[in-house]
Amino acid sequence: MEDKIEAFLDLVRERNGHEPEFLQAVQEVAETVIPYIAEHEIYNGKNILLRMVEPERLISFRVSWVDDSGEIQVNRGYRVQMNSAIGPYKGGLRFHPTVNASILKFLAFEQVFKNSLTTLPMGGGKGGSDFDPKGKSDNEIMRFCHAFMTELYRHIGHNTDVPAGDIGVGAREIGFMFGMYKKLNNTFTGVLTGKGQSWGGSLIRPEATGYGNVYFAENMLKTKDDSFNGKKVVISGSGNVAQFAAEKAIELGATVLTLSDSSGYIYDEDGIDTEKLQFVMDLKNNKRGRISEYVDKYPNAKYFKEERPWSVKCDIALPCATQNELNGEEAKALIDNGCICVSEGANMPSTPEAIHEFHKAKILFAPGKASNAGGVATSGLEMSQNSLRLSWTREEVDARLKDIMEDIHDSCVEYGKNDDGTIDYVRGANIAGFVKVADAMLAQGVI
Ligand SMILES: NC(=O)C1=CN([C@@H]2O[C@H](COP(=O)(O)OP(=O)(O)OC[C@H]3O[C@@H](n4cnc5c(N)ncnc54)[C@H](OP(=O)(O)O)[C@@H]3O)[C@@H](O)[C@H]2O)C=CC1
Ligand SMILES: O=C(O)CCC(=O)C(=O)O
Repeated sequence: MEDKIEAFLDLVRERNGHEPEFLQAVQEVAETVIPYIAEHEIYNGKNILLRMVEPERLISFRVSWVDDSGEIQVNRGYRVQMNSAIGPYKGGLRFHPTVNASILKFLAFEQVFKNSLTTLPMGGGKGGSDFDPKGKSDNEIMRFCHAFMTELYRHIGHNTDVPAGDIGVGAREIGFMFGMYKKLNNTFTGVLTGKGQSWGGSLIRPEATGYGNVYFAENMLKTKDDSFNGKKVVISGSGNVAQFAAEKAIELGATVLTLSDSSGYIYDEDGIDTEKLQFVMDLKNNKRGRISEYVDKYPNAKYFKEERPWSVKCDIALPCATQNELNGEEAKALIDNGCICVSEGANMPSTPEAIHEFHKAKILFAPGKASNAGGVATSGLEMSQNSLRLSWTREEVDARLKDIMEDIHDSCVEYGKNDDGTIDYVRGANIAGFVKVADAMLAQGVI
């Protein structure tokens, strides 16, 4: 079996050798799905996984815009349309200086499996730009978003490809892009999700990824007759996902000890309560400040510059910032400090070495493609509401989100149960996500 996996990975490396993040994501899937394919006659000899690692379309384009000082700036825009076997391409847009084809292909590949797991009819895609929103004025953000959409609009549509937010793209950016799409098409459709409430957005979509991650972790803890109540929780990031993961963990009786950004982390031994979290939300979402400012307001807390929070003693860890932000050594530190559950809010935040440590220690570990799927699932619910031209209540959307996270958990258990009764959520998520897409691809023939 190992030879088979290596032969497959050699082929993928030959074509994508300069794309480390993409290769990392493919390797994890190949190691769990190729043995499954070998045991299931219908998938044999069809090169299904080889087809799945090749984007159906990868669009790259110039984005020219004028900054506040009148200088012309040039960025690169992308959309990776990875797989449309089970529905229109669906996945976020990331604006960050590190964005390149490798990062977007890894994200789009993960999205295919994640969207399949949600049980909703959504294919996988991802896009974005190497544009850095930090330090830009609202007018610069608007001009960039408008310029970005003047090319992207011809490749997307409510039945073709429905982008949303990701790192650096929140409600403000979705608004600017939606405005330009509407102007260029002269149609008001649900072409983007994460929209504002008064113009087609869904209640709970802003909260959904963070809440969904906590719901997923709750389901994992339930298998051990345990819960969030009374637990110490360490969270990385302080953006959309981290904020709402913290909010839900606090609501369930946990003590949240840390939050971070790319400059460092804060540790509040007394716990980040609801009032302190409101301060962080205002700091990050309105003032666009740095997490270090937390200790100016709450001097009992400590700030650790250019460090990550994984050495803080906790029961539960929720990595909610970015890819490869938790390595093997940090995983060992978490385990040595008694951590019993790691649930990924970000996409691929744990390195392969970290995942190996979690599996070796047999602690509960959820891969992002399962545990952060609540965001895109609620985007799917936004698409349904747009098609029906109505809005569901907060309670209704939250109840659907909870059910979806429980279903995803159950699918992981179905495909990931080990002989000793423990659950390999990585294998479970990969195989459950694969089966639905592969069956659709088989039914549709070689296209
Ligand atoms: N938004 C969503 O619905 C979904 C998001 N995700 C994933 O969740 C993660 C967070 O996304 P989201 O909260 O939306 O993004 P935001 O832009 O709202 O927040 C990102 C957070 O991560 C930090 N961060 C970004 N890059 C780095 C880095 N290189 N090192 C350390 N910290 C970093 C940011 O700090 P700083 O401000 O300093 O950059 C910020 O605190 C991403 O992996 C995303 O793909 C997954 C599913 C859905
Ligand atoms: O809501 C969406 O469509 C995208 C969410 C996303 O980008 C993700 O799940 O990583």
